[in-house]
Amino acid sequence: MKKIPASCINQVVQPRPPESHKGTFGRVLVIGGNAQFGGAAIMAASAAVYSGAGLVSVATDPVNHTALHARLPEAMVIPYDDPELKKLIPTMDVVAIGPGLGIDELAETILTRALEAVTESQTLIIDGSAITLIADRQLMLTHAKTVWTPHQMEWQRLSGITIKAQDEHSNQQAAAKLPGTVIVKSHRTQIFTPTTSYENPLGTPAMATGGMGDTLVGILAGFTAQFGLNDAALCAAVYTHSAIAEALAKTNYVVLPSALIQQLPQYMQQAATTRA
Ligand SMILES: NC(=O)C1=CN([C@@H]2O[C@H](COP(=O)(O)OP(=O)(O)OC[C@H]3O[C@@H](n4cnc5c(N)ncnc54)[C@H](O)[C@@H]3O)[C@@H](O)[C@H]2O)[C@@H](O)CC1
Ligand SMILES: Nc1ncnc2c1ncn2[C@@H]1O[C@H](COP(=O)(O)OP(=O)(O)O)[C@@H](O)[C@H]1O
Ligand SMILES: [Mg+2]
Repeated sequence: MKKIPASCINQVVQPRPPESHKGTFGRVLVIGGNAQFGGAAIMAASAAVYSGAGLVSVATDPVNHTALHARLPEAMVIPYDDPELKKLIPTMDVVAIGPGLGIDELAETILTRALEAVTESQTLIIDGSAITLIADRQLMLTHAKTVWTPHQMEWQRLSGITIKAQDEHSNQQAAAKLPGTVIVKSHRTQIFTPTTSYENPLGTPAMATGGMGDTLVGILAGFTAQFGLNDAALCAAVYTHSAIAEALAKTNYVVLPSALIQQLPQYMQQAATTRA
């Protein structure tokens, strides 16, 4: 398995073209955040905005609207059970579903609606509760441009491979049965694209705190919205997440997702203006 090279950041994150506007940098929709887990959707959306997505919308429980607007005025918001969501989805470049969505009946209805509405050209990121729902309810998904982001327990639910038995070979075989790319998150995250696999050489136990995966979802959404769905952009997103965390962990016992998100614009500007 190849290690993600540090140079992938400079390769992917380039200076922005002068003749550009917010539409140039992609539209992202985050679907998630029930009454209990609103923070997950807020962290994912924040990471998408701070990693440079041009326009970010959030479909969430209405109880989260005020908090989202207060924390992230850059984002637009729609109730996640609004039937209009079906019309909004096809206008997006990237749809990320699952952070804090929950696994009740309403969550399943929202997920099913979203899977029906997503169009072939869109990148679909499936995380958190959406993975658990797909595994538990045995929902079918054939969307080729899917990025799955399970942690090891979610991967156990989805693949049937116990955490103990999750090695490169068995993960690779199970990932090949799913459409798109699978990012199996652990202390050393592995990425299985349809053609290749990569290991993240970075990461620190200071990242072991709630919301860190929601943050990765937002970075993946922001990167694929701007740089396309390709191996380099996915590797760069995973690497950036851990590289910022490692830098912060030099002086912080635990790295808060919100602190990591704050560092994204600066880290990306440095990547865009220095040579590998
Ligand atoms: N502030 C918030 O609103 C937060 C909401 N969250 C949401 O809560 C929902 C449930 O997700 P959870 O992941 O908490 O619950 P899960 O039940 O899916 O998984 C957590 C369990 O898996 C175990 N586990 C084993 N290996 C692991 C690994 N490598 N990484 C992570 N966990 C591992 C943990 O010890 C824990 O017992 C998701 O929708 C998620 O997005 C979480 O992201 C936490 C923060
Ligand atoms: N000990 C660790 N070393 C390196 N990375 C870690 C460690 N613990 C957690 N992470 C990273 O933090 C993220 C946690 O994701 P996840 O468990 O989905 O969090 P949440 O759902 O709470 O947002 C993953 O990207 C994982 O690789
Ligand atoms: Mg998670």
